[in-house]
Amino acid sequence: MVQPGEEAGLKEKIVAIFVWIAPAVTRELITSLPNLRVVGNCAVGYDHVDLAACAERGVRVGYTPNVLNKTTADMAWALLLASGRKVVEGDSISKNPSTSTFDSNWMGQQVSGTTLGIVGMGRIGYEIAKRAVGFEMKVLYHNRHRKSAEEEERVGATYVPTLAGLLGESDYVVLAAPATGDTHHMMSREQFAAMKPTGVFVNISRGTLVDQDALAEALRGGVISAAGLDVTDPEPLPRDHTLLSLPNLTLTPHTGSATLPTRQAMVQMTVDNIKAVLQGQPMVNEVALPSL
Ligand SMILES: O=C(O)C(=O)CO
Repeated sequence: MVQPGEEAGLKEKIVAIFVWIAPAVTRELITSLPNLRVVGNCAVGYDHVDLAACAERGVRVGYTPNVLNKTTADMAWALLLASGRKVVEGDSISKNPSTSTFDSNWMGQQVSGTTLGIVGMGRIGYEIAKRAVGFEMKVLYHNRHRKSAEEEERVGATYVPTLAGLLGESDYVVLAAPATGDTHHMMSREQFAAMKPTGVFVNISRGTLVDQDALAEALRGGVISAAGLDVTDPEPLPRDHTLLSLPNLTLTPHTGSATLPTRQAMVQMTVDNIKAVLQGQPMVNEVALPSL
């Protein structure tokens, strides 16, 4: 806590930053802190950290992979089930006694025995696939790199070399790819049009992967049946954003990793990463910075 009168010289004193998924750690911020040595990013995604600026200044960046895989995969499933089976709409009906529960409008999509398409089969994507086994789903995945035959077999996942191929075959499409220049707006009009009209779209990655105008059009026009988003661009969405008026959209406020044990593990790992740098030790999990 900065006390009145302490601001002078404060920037020179800062050697470490602890940051969540926001605010952005910009070049301007990094440049303004002459003695900064480490950014402790308390998240697995680090698209909000200017890595080039960190590399240029010799500032190291820590992050928190693995400890949130299962919790975030659980959230993907929460959104998949809520969107597919109209849980949030059902909640409103249940609280409005004038509406019949047997109205056919409230029928959702089949989950068990259908096909799940996972876009981005990293650590979180793999946990999402594991959970599909109990639902007897066929699992397809699209990823930069194909998994080993053993890894595929363990979760019964089939690699699909093209995104379009996966979209057309899947009843549920879950986005779990990282935010990079290559994945920006990877889901746009053409991709939603490639999905089944009964298809359900879920995003637990970053909002920037989705063209939100295209998603709103797809949801409004029946191009797909429903969507569940844990992430948007920006977060939160402005109150008048068109997505907020759509009944077939379920939204959560970027709470994919938000359970006490997981958040405690993330905070501990971030503190350990920061301490390691300040003590001249290797970090527990360090982001590889771009070469200069
Ligand atoms: O760790 C991340 O990248 C998150 O999005 C936190 O849920």
